[in-house]
Amino acid sequence: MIEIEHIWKRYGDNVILENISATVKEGEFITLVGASGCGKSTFLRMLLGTESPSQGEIKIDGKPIPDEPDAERGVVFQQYSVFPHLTVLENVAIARAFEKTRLGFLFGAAKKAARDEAAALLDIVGLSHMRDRYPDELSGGMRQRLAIAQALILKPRILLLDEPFGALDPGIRADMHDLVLDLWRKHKLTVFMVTHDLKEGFHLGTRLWVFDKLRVDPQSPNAYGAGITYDLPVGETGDELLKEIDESLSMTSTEELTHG
Ligand SMILES: Nc1ncnc2c1ncn2[C@@H]1O[C@H](COP(=O)(O)OP(=O)(O)OP(=O)(O)O)[C@@H](O)[C@H]1O
Repeated sequence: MIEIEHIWKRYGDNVILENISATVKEGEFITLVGASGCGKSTFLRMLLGTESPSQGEIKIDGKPIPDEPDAERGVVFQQYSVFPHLTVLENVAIARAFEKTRLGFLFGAAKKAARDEAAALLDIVGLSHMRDRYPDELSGGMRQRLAIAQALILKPRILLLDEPFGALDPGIRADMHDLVLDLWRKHKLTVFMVTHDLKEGFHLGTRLWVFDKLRVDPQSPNAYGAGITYDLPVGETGDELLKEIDESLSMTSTEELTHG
């Protein structure tokens, strides 16, 4: 259970998020949509622990979230880092090595176990045939599969996905949707996924959050932050409301509010 209690995020005078509260049960699949720059990635970084709220608190199972990432929370960004001189298999296994030693070296039985685990994960994400290749030999879809395998080797309970499929072609995206849904069900993950695509949000999530500013001061565009303006159970929301949200998302870009 994740409890988000009145969190605010400010950078200097710039209020990014204001007074967000929500409760998320284990196994929910939350998709987050909102105008560019409204703070969705910042929100994910607070769940990951690389950023802390300016005010308020996030708790997991009643305990404050640790202020650095740990194995409980895995993350997949659209842009992510790999070691170019390591093979695909080694890039997955090394995540386990970093967890164990902080230096990234494993020896003997531990090394073999990490490689076996990595191989099994590559099989699950459909990348076995590329295990001995190098990251720059992978297509965009394959890179995202690698990123997912890297996140999963630490067996996270919570998976954070920040627009992981934004750059992929529609056919490959559909394959990735199937993969993520499959992993979510099999591993009983709690997922938070940012997307620009409302349809994708509704297809994948069990619950959709729309981030937007509740109030706007044209004289002082940074004075107010975004909140969760809609919290919708998927499957129980009519097409009319979806159309309305889609229109409001394209209209209320924070860029326009700030510069327009
Ligand atoms: N470390 C930082 N210092 C100062 N401002 C920041 C920092 N990180 C993010 N911001 C600002 O916070 C705002 C929200 O950024 P964020 O990346 O969370 O938005 P987003 O909704 O994920 O956008 P997008 O959909 O374009 O990825 C932006 O105006 C950004 O410039």
